[in-house]
Amino acid sequence: MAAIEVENISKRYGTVTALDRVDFTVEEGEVFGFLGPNGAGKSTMINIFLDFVRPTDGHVRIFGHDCQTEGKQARERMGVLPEGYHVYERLTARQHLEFVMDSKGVAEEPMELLGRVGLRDAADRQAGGFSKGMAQRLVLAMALIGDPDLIVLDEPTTGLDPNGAREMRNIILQEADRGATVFFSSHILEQVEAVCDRVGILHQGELAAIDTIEGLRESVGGGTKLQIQVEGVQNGMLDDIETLEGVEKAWLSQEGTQVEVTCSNDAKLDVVVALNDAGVEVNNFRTEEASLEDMFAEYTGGSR
Ligand SMILES: Nc1ncnc2c1ncn2[C@@H]1O[C@H](COP(=O)(O)OP(=O)(O)OP(=O)(O)O)[C@@H](O)[C@H]1O
Repeated sequence: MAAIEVENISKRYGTVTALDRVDFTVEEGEVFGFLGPNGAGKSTMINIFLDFVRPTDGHVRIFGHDCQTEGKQARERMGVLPEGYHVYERLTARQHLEFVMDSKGVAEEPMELLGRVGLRDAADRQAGGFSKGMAQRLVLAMALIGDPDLIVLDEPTTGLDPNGAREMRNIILQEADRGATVFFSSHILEQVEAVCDRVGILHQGELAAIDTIEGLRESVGGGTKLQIQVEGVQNGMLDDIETLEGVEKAWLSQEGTQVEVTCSNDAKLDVVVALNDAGVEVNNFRTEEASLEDMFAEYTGGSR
């Protein structure tokens, strides 16, 4: 069963269209990145998952439960780090976790969870004195309680230092390893690239693209560029290279000592093998990926 089915969702606030007929599915066990610049509509979508916001049109189902008509059942399957999270000033970190465990009816070891989010030393401090990053770590620990089938994280690395961002990535991967589906929004490309199986790019409320990172790269300007140091390239050989599946263009540079090829990722090895079979001596080769920054700019009209 799909973890998330978004079906033709639109949300209008007066004259502002926050989401415009957005349609996608996230399969069980996927790590899905929801990427888009400020104001693209990411939080609106997550708020619809939680039934904090009602869509103008369309449906979202979480493990088959409609988020609006069966909100309770849908929310029971989710652990969420929302955008507008808050902590209780008087309660300690440990008490926050105990409170959630009680209400979910699960018993876990608070110190283990606090250790996972890097808050072990602050377990018995009141959350009122926490920095923004500490509060965020605490809310993340609360989201992980009960091993939810779906973890939803709204901009999870905002407010975290580089260590915190790395820990967050590890937590996402650990959750995926135990079989959870992870859906997280971000405007930070590196974060998304490091952990996601698939990415949806939202731009001005519309889903501009949805694919693997590799697939997105390939759909913008040539994907991979191969640079191969060679000896003995004959006229005509490059025409043959261009006939290989997945190859866009091949040309010589560096006074005939380097072959450059734009091609799909899958075709890289075929190119090197074909040159070798043609009697060309391949001394070295390296690949250059289409940059993610370029990709993001292409889909979002340059806005970041
Ligand atoms: N309650 C509301 N009333 C009116 N407009 C709203 C409301 N909530 C969101 N919007 C508008 O909907 C659009 C999408 O906002 P949303 O917060 O979903 O974007 P986002 O992608 O999460 O942005 P950010 O990365 O800045 O958090 C924006 O134009 C925003 O101004």
